[in-house]
Amino acid sequence: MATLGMHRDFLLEFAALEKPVQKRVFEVFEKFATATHAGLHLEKLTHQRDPRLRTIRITDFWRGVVLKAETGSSYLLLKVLPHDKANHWAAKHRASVNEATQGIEIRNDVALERATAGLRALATQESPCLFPASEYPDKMLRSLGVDEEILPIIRLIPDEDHLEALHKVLPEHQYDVLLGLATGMTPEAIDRELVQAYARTAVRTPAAEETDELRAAMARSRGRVALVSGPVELQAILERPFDAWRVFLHPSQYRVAYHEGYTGPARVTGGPGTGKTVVALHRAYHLARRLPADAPDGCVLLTTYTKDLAAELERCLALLVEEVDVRARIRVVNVDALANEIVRAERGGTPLKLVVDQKDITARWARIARRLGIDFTDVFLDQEWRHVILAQALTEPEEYLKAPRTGRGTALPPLKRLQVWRAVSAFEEQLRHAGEWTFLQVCAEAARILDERRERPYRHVVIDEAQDLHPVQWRFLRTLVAPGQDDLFLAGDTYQRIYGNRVSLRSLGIPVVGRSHRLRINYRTTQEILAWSSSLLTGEEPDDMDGGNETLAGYRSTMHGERPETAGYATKPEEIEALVARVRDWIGAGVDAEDIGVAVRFIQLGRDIAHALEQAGIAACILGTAGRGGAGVRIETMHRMKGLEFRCVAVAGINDGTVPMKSAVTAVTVDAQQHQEDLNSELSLLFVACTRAREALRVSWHGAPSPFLAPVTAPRR
Ligand SMILES: Nc1ncnc2c1ncn2[C@@H]1O[C@H](COP(=O)(O)OP(=O)(O)OP(=O)(O)O)[C@@H](O)[C@H]1O
Repeated sequence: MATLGMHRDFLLEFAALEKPVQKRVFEVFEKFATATHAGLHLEKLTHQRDPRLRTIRITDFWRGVVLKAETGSSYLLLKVLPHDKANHWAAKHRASVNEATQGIEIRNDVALERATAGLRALATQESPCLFPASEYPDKMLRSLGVDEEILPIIRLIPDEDHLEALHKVLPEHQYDVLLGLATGMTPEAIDRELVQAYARTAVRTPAAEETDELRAAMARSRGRVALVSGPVELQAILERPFDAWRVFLHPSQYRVAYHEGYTGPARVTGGPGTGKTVVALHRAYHLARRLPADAPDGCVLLTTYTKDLAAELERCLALLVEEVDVRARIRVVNVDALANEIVRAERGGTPLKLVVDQKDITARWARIARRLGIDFTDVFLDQEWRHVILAQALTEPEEYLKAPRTGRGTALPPLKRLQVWRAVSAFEEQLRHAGEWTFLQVCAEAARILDERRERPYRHVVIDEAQDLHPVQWRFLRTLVAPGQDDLFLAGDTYQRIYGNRVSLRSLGIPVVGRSHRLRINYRTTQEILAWSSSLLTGEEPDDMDGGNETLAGYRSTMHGERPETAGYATKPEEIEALVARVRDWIGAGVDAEDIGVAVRFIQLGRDIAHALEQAGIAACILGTAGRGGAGVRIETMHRMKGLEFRCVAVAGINDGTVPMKSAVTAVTVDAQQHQEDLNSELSLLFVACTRAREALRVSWHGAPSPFLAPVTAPRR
């Protein structure tokens, strides 16, 4: 039986082909998978670096490039290109097996020779060297998989820009290693995440097939090569070429998602677009698939912060999980909705009266403070209630008097605390009297109910966007599953915390130390957008929800593109007019309107932009109102951008006075620490919006720019 491997690049090129050509590709390669390859016409080239690289006719115009094993019957689909380009590509490239990972590597021999000659010509005795032998000895580099041929070249690289220029020229793994070192990863971290990860995630091959060198190397190339078992699987992959995440998990993602069993709560962290959600989806799938056949439906919970995010998880899960019985075992619902369901059921099904409007809540606090004649602001009281009293589940004034107030900036002597307690009692009493609830109270009640019943309704709980959850929600999640192996799995990034909920997981009975993994490769955004957006955060030091500090070191993207555009205008109409012109350019360049996102801090600006786009004959929809499936350019508030991504993103109205939004930031006189926290949340919000862009990002303002833009608008020296 022949083995067919598909390289990730092949799938990406396939995605861009027209439908009839795609159909031909399937017809041609379907035969590979069904073993009788004798009838396939693989063409050899006359002058080529690697005689194992062949081309295959797809149509008159298109050719596939295939690596054919010298022994055994394995094939690797590498490229699909126009005829001449395919020949050129096949002539210049060479495949080899990496010494460290034992995985397959493809290198452009001709370009490597040219680049080496160029670097040699540049180098002088005094030239700087990014990888001096004194710091990066040959032995260390070899152990990470840098080979003899590449070692002399890298001693010639003067700086990161030159390294990046070699991105498509160096073998992929070796480039990853060098970039990791250049961006501050330690050799040990690289060994763990880039070398050992491959070994641990290799697809096991039957011993007999180990004699087939290519097959064995393909099996050790997870994340770059997918092994295809037959035509049905081939079709399943080719049907959804844009969803490469279903098939090509990077080893660092795979080893986390398909880990055999964590002894307790586990966590995956990483910057934006590193595939945390993808890992959460695969983990849920893995856990559900592993359950015994008689496991009840819905016993694996996949949950997240908002309803919109849950809907997106549901959509992706449908793409990933084909087995009906496995899919049935996974329930997807957001945390608040689940808590609501439990409390409602307990109360005989009567819907709960929810108080959801923050303005309404603040007004209630203001009235209570006035009535009691106490000198606290409405915002202070509300925050004290949520961040201290609910967060620590304090039910008696004595507890509150002794409670730590970590994260709060104003000291509160006992007398003042008692005043706060009186206000809180009055606030809660008012709600109780009116039969009303806030979301957090519903979660607290749901946790109480489950605790009392000693019922643990789920076998495994997988949580996405973990950074935004409040301690009350964590306590509720903790009650959903019995502590033990694979109880909770969390995915989140503290740099994207937009709801200001700080937690210490350990204190909530969710210790993840020793079971926490960080992802570093960004699959969504170009390196230019990632670096630009990260520079907005300079100076900010988010916590890692577990006492340590997160770091952006080593985050990088595999893609390159234009530097983000910034543009300031005197007035709002001018800003909108220029934005409409840019959207028109994007559409003119072939981007679908639905692949363009516009993020705003206030929806009113979004409405104005939608109106202007429509006036210009460009369809637009405001997602919050139209649902996520509406047609045209997608416009949304920055909060609702979380979980979405677009080819092109315009972030508009980033003016001084609007971002950060005054009303969302506690006055420094009320609480200095809370003030800083709120500023961090607002900055994270801007970061989240910017990192939704896959290829192009444009950030604009009218009047003075937001102070958050200072790192990117300051005149360059
Ligand atoms: N191994 C992979 N191969 C191809 N694409 C991938 C891979 N992993 C993730 N992606 C893609 O990268 C994008 C970002 O993934 P995902 O949303 O899971 O990242 P995230 O870390 O949760 O992002 P964020 O924190 O910014 O919301 C998605 O388009 C996803 O399909």
